Amino acid sequence: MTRYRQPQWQAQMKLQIDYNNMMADYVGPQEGFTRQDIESLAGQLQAAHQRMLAKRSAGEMQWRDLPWQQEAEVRQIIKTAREVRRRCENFVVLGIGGSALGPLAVQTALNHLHYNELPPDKRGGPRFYVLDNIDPERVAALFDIIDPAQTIFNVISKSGSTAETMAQFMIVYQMLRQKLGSGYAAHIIATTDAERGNLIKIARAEGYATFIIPSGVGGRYSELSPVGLLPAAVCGIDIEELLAGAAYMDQLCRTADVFANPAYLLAALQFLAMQRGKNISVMMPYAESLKYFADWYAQLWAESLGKRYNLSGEEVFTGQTPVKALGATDQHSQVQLYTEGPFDKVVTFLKAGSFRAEVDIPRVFKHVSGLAFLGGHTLGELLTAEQLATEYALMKAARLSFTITLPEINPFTVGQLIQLLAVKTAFAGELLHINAFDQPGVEEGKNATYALLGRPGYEAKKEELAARPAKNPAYII
Ligand SMILES: O=P(O)(O)OC[C@H]1O[C@H](O)[C@H](O)[C@@H](O)[C@@H]1O
Repeated sequence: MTRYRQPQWQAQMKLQIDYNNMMADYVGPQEGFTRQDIESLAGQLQAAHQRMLAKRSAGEMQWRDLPWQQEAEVRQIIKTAREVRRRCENFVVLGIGGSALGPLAVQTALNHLHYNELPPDKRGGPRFYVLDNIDPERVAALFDIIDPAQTIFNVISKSGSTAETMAQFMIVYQMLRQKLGSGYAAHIIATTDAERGNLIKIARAEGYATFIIPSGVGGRYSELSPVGLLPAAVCGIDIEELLAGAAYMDQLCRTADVFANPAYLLAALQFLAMQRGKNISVMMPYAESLKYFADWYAQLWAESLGKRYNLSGEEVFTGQTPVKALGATDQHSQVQLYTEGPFDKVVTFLKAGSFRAEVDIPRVFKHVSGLAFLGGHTLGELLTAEQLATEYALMKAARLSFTITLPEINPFTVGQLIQLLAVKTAFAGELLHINAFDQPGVEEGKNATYALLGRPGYEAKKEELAARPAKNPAYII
């Protein structure tokens, strides 16, 4: 019986959402909201809730059901992961955006922060790398330190055609064939759509081990699909607890009552804040292990809500700019702006209720008044105090913030965080009346890239690029 099946433990592990610093009677009437402000959205909230239910029953939000819908897949993932852990020294994800940020965030949250540097017997599994860019120095640097014969590459692409990921794959494919000969296919695992794109066709023809991303699961909502579950399992993470946490949170996010639904409440307050010109959303984890959740959330929030047109075809230019920050580090780089700059931000703190390691601050330099007060405390106490102090400084400056507390950082609470932020984002999209699941704004850049590289069929785009205004050298110093 694992911990997550015990209701009392689940309740103890429930994420806590503190939204005092969004409310007028705490952060002040100038910037804060009232319960009435939230209640004034009742009609919109109910309509958005109904649309969420309709989308879910129409199978347009399969990502919400991932915690429940994958018994056979999870068993296969665990089986494959067990074999991968036995067979290889390195596990490399080739992917970008939603095909990379989730695996990176979960690995960083739930494994040792120097996991790759641990001795094999302590690491328990292969070294883990996520190659989510095509910078030649970075790719070459990785190949300098891994032995292909001891490496398994998990090429992940929802579309099966993303240029960056497929370019990496072509390089790996050739390298493995040259170095390993006929056994190369066993070093490639494909994770992709069942029909769309080139990767599934190649994987089927080549006979790679393949995992399918359900058609109704978009890239930035895919962490609880094989996209995130296989890398996590390969690195020894309990993916059943991860899914259990997501399921637990999803149940909490089913009620229409905004004051009882954590995702709806976060979305409603962000929506009200956007209406008041808060067009920046800062994600500031006060735990190094949650650092990459700021990156994962940046894509989820930016790509889902940043839309030119709403569902009625009106030009709306919606969205909030995500900013990645880290406590305590960015108290020393960004908090000055947050307390004295424009009133255009909402800060979301991610707080650890407890840490998996602790470091005592020794009682030395007792005669130095500016240091002696630190002695006898722990770094966890100091970091916790700094989060509270930063939250307080923002409140005193009438700046808006939420604090989401994970009682412990474990698979169950991380699973809750993933589902909470995904449902929040989808619901915010409904309130904004936009499509939170497409990304039309990335197509122009993709097409220009294809044209510049001479892809057949993009000649007109190439001519358009050639006809673009010449740069004025006077504007280059
Ligand atoms: O998983 P893939 O299909 O390779 O896509 C990887 C990423 O690139 C696309 O351009 C989208 O903007 C992202 O939403 C997606 O996560």
